[in-house]
Amino acid sequence: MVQLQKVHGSQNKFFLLDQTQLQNPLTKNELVNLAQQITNSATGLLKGADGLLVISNSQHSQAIGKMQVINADGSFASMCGNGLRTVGRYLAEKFHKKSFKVETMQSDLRVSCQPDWAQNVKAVSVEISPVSFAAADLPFTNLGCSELLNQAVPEFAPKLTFSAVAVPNPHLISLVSDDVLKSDLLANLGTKLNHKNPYFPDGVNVSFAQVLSSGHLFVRTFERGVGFTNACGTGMSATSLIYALTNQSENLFDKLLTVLNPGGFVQTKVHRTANSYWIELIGNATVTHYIDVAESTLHQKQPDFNNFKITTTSENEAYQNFIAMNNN
Ligand SMILES: N[C@H](CCC[C@H](N)C(=O)O)C(=O)O
Repeated sequence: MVQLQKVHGSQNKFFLLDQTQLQNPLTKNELVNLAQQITNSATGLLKGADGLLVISNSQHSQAIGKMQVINADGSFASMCGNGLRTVGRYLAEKFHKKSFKVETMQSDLRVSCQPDWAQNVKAVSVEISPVSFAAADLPFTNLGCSELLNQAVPEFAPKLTFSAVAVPNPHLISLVSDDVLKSDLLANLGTKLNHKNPYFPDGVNVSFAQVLSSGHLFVRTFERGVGFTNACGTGMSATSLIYALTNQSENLFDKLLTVLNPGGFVQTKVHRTANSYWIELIGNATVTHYIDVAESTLHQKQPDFNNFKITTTSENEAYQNFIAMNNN
């Protein structure tokens, strides 16, 4: 038997599979197929999820494990902030460690368990990096610039300004008013830039953010490979960086920021390095279900989800209560 988990960070939901449990680890194609099937909101498991997080052994001496991120549509992503918190909690419990590094597609990232946010609400801090504004690192093209920081892009929306940053997955960000946030502009732009388009050949996560007060943001993200999610960890981290960069007078670097999202909230800290930045993302790492299944079922083209034995935890209830009490 193999045990999967259903997890969430700010209610950005994932299935988590530790491949080291398997006699025969799933191939890349089998992982893509499993991700597409299990996350389907209609025909998948437990009403689906936003993606599949795959854990395997790392060959890097300083990392205690490796995380791969597969979006609901089967596309691989180089990073997942909410997901890394849940992977960090899983590895902390597996190896009885509090702080360590996890190998991701581009770098080994620091993870450290934090004091619980409330009873049954575990919290983890993760490093979001590397950060790049270079067009080639998103990639983006046809915008008449090699970096996009707080500039008008009429082709996207007439009156807004946009920033593009890779952390290292690609993000397009605009700080907007309340009514723009409530309009269908984000859905339209997110959909357009994640289908064949002249600007983002690999697609892009699109976030609209509203500054609620100094150090307090609300961020909504249309995610590449998924669509709207309750929260996007790299999106909230990238938005915190843009907020700090475009409001230098407020000295927001190294300060604890609060970022609200439709699924709750996280905290971020934007750090400067010699020639770049990195962002600390702190938030819940919640296990909603333990799922026991025979290994052979995971290799099937059409896994029968009735063969997955579900154990529901009390953590989601604890999280919902926590958010209700702290809806600042
Ligand atoms: N959809 C993203 C990957 C998941 C990132 C998000 N769920 C997060 O928490 O950072 C992409 O294709 O780049």
